[in-house]
Amino acid sequence: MVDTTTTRIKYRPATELVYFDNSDGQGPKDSYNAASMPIYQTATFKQTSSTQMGEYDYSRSGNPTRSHVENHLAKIMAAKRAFAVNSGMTALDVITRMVKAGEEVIAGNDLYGGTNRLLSFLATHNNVKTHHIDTTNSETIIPYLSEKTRLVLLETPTNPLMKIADIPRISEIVHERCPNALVVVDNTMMSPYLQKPLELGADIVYHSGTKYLSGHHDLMAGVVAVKDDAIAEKIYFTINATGVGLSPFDCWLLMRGIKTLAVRMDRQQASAIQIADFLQSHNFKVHYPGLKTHPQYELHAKMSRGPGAVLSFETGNVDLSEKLVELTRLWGISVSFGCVNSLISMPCRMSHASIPAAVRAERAMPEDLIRLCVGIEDVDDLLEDLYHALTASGSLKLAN
Ligand SMILES: Cc1ncc(COP(=O)(O)O)c(C=O)c1O
Ligand SMILES: N[C@@H](CCSC[C@H](N)C(=O)O)C(=O)O
Repeated sequence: MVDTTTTRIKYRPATELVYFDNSDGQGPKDSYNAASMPIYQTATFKQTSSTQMGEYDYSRSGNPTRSHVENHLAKIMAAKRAFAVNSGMTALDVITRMVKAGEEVIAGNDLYGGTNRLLSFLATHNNVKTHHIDTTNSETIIPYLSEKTRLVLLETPTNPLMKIADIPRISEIVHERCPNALVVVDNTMMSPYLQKPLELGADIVYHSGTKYLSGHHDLMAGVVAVKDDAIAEKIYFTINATGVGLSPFDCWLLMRGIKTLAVRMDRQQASAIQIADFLQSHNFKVHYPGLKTHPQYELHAKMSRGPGAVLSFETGNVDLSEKLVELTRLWGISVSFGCVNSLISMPCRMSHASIPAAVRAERAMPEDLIRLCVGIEDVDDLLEDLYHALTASGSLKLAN
């Protein structure tokens, strides 16, 4: 396959993730031609004079290991530029610093608890109001758009109810009515392997690199990717000014994780599909865009290459859910997702506990919800362990 816009050969997604060299002239070159970009563990760089500096002067401002992973991220995210920062929340923080007091944000009403917390903080401390709306219906956004709107923030699929937003349609509506507003997509659930929001109309994409990109729960990282130079300059300014760029060692770990993203995600997703089918066959209410019964199955399939490896389900009873979670052995009780190990959690008590209970109730977030993040273990072991916990907790009887 040849990309006619550049001379670079465009490979298929799994190849793009693992293939990188500097033969196209992009990015820093290691002088020894190391097969893996070394960790440039240095804070500062020598200059030949006070007025002449090389490509780098200080690692807060730039570092070859960071440039290497950022160039690779830009390629796999279909971005003009990408930036590696020290967590997913930092990525969002850097983006929201473009919003001035008095301007507004529009975001979903089902979204990661930490995102909700940061947006609430902006409202209290910076006079930046967020309207939380149902992003599953694109037209819902129209009455909230105004000359004050600066960011429209979408999670799709959402964490934890796996709801889908129509990125192309919402981007079209926003760009038509509010030329100053930017559509921002949190693509953490999907990873760039499954979905590329910049190709679908979004202006900015961010990720918690702590999840699928790194894949092993051994680092915290965040990524911001953009397709416009002026926005890239603003993002870079904030990262340098506040000193939140990812450290060289973490950049190296992130790069190492990205190389195996396709194989991990293919395996995790295939198992997640089986597990979602299993739970649905036992009459649980399952939230997963890989099920044909998901109300936005087709929309999600149009925008992405797959449903991913996170799903949630309801038992109908909080105490039962609690028992079930504790009775699993192979599924670790942890927040986070995207790791090679399978995890189980109760979002209302864990990842989304920072959203006040009254707000969770208002947004119809089921307190008994269990979230499963499927890893790379043998799916039969995962199913057996789940079956054991379902039976021992009495949940299976209830659902049947
Ligand atoms: C969807 C989503 N976005 C962003 C974040 C924030 O990422 P991090 O924990 O790397 O700050 C998380 C989880 O923490 C998340 O689930
Ligand atoms: N105590 C943490 C919880 C992190 S949740 C991590 C992840 N996004 C998930 O959805 O599991 C906090 O309050 O931020």
